[in-house]
Amino acid sequence: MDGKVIFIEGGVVPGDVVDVRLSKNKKDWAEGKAQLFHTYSPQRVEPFCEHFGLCGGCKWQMLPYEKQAEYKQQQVEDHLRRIGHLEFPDMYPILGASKTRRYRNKLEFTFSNKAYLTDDEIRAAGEEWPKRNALGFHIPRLFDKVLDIRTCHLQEEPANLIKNTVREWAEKHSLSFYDIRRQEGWLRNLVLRICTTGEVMVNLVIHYEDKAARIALLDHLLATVPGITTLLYTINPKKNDSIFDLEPKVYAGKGYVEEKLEDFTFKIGPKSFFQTNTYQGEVLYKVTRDFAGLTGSEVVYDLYCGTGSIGIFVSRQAKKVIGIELIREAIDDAKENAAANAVNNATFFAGDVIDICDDAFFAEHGAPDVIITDPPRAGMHEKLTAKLLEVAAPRIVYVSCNPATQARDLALLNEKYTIEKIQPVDMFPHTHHIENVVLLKRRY
Ligand SMILES: C[S@@+](CC[C@H](N)C(=O)[O-])C[C@H]1O[C@@H](n2cnc3c(N)ncnc32)[C@H](O)[C@@H]1O
Repeated sequence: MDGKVIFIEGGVVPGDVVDVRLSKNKKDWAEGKAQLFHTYSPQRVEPFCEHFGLCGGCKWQMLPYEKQAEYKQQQVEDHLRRIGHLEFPDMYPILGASKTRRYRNKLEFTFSNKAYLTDDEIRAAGEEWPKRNALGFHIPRLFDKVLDIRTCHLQEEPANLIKNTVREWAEKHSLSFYDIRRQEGWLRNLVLRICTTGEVMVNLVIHYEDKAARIALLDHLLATVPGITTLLYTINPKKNDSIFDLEPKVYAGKGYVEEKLEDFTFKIGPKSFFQTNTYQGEVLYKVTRDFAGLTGSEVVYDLYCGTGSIGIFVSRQAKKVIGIELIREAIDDAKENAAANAVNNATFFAGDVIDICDDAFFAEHGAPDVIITDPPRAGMHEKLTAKLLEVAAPRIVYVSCNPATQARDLALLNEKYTIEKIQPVDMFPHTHHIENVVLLKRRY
């Protein structure tokens, strides 16, 4: 097994001695699940959350934060070497989070009439199939089971107060929690946005309209929890949980919240995308702007621009910014955000980057001096990588939430580009997720 990478599920940390059942065993890597721990690593620390082990969030909390950061840094380096087979300069040390708990501005809780119960809880209930309500998070890989969350450490208060107030009211008044398998029940989701500006948005998603019950619950919430600046509800009669094709209705407040990155203000509605960790989002964008090396005369393309936040963030240092994004609503938000921040040199286009980025588009908007690309986890489509090689901008800043696909794409771009700088940023403490920013310079 020397030198072979094994991906192990089941909360294993370096230094643990554990039996692993392999589910895949390839030449260079294997995959498996922890079976029996013989000894625990001395690196382990006491988890801070009562839901640790069952909840899918904060899975790395048994490691000290400095160790988590070290492993993330190592992971980026491994991917660049093993997947990309790349040569690169020393990476900058990972930018760890100053706030390692309560760092998310958005959380979505799910109502379910099927709480996930441990064996002990089932035994204690004394019934064969005990049924309980839950308001919490889905158990990984069990689509119809939800872990009832009492206290979550991912978001600032009043997150727990709001969740527990809604739950207690619902139980007291026998309101029905959704049954995911049967697709029945009234209460479906509770989506919270708590911003660094202090604004709080709550969106209660229900299966169908029950005006009296809805008003009673929402009024109770407003009366019990101070500081809710916007309260909405959304009726979702569909099978899936997505609200993107639905119309949230404003019950109280202005219908959106505002978040700040440096002195830029972003309007966030119930359907808007925004970086979930505002604190580290700002750090990430500063690195991106710094790597772009702008002097005020550059044409910058912001590919996969979402609601335009990177483009807007770098706009004062650029001659002009062109943002491209698949989701039309995100582009509408980008335009609105640019206008609200008096950014007049940014233009945004809705569509697939592969379709939009053709020769005519670049001819019309100008040859890029810098391309910033921030694709989803799957990375860039091969066609786009090929196009970027053809367009050959002097600099590319590649922002990635998945260093494995980033390494694959960098290997392709390596045909014309050299890696100049690498900066990992930790956006999600206590998880395996890692964001990585790479500056590429054209060789010729
Ligand atoms: C990682 S997010 C980046 C968002 C943005 N840069 C930010 O910092 O908020 C990736 C974005 O790519 C968009 N996207 C995915 N596939 C796309 C495609 N083929 N063409 C254009 N945009 C796409 C997604 O909708 C999403 O907004």
